Amino acid sequence: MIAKMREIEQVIEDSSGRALARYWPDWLAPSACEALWQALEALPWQRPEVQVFGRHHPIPRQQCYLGEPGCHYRYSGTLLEPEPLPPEVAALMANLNRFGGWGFNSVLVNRYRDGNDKMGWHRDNEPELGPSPQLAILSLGAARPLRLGWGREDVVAQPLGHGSLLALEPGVWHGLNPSRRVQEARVSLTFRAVIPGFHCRA
Ligand SMILES: O=C(O)CCC(=O)C(=O)O
Ligand SMILES: [Fe+2]
Repeated sequence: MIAKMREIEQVIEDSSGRALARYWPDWLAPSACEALWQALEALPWQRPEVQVFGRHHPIPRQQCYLGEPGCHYRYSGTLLEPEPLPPEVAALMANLNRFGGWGFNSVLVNRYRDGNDKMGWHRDNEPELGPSPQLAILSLGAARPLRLGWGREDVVAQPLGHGSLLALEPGVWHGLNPSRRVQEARVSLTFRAVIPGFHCRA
């Protein structure tokens, strides 16, 4: 049953037919989603400050960076030291790597408390991700549309449902707009393959 659900793959394309991402709507079984949600509740959630137009603001969501030792990640001017991977997340990462042939060793977990929380338009192209960054997003909770595009002019909004998996094409732009109607939380686990020791020794 689960294996069959996982096979359903959709390619998300922009209007010119260029691939943006691959999407599996029901990648993780509901019982596994529930167990993962419970495990993530205990994370030390943070709202670090970032500088926007010269002023410091806490990020408009909560986050926690998890990973193997030495997989530090620099993002918006802050060096994130990985928290140890809880067993549930380590097992999920191993399953993902088997499933997609990826080399994920870290994950930025984002928690959007309600529809006011958001993420700006960006692409994950930090040097510690290498020349062709791999990124896959596992979504839990409220379904929110992720906006995807190779530029601002041609943007596709892909709803990311509970238990879904989205593998981004390397270098694609994306962001999550606020949606006032959403009252429930959404958690996204954005798996990354960081070059170990790029910023700090293991
Ligand atoms: O929450 C999402 O789906 C996107 C998160 C994201 O883009 C990131 O963590 O880099
Ligand atoms: Fe991202």
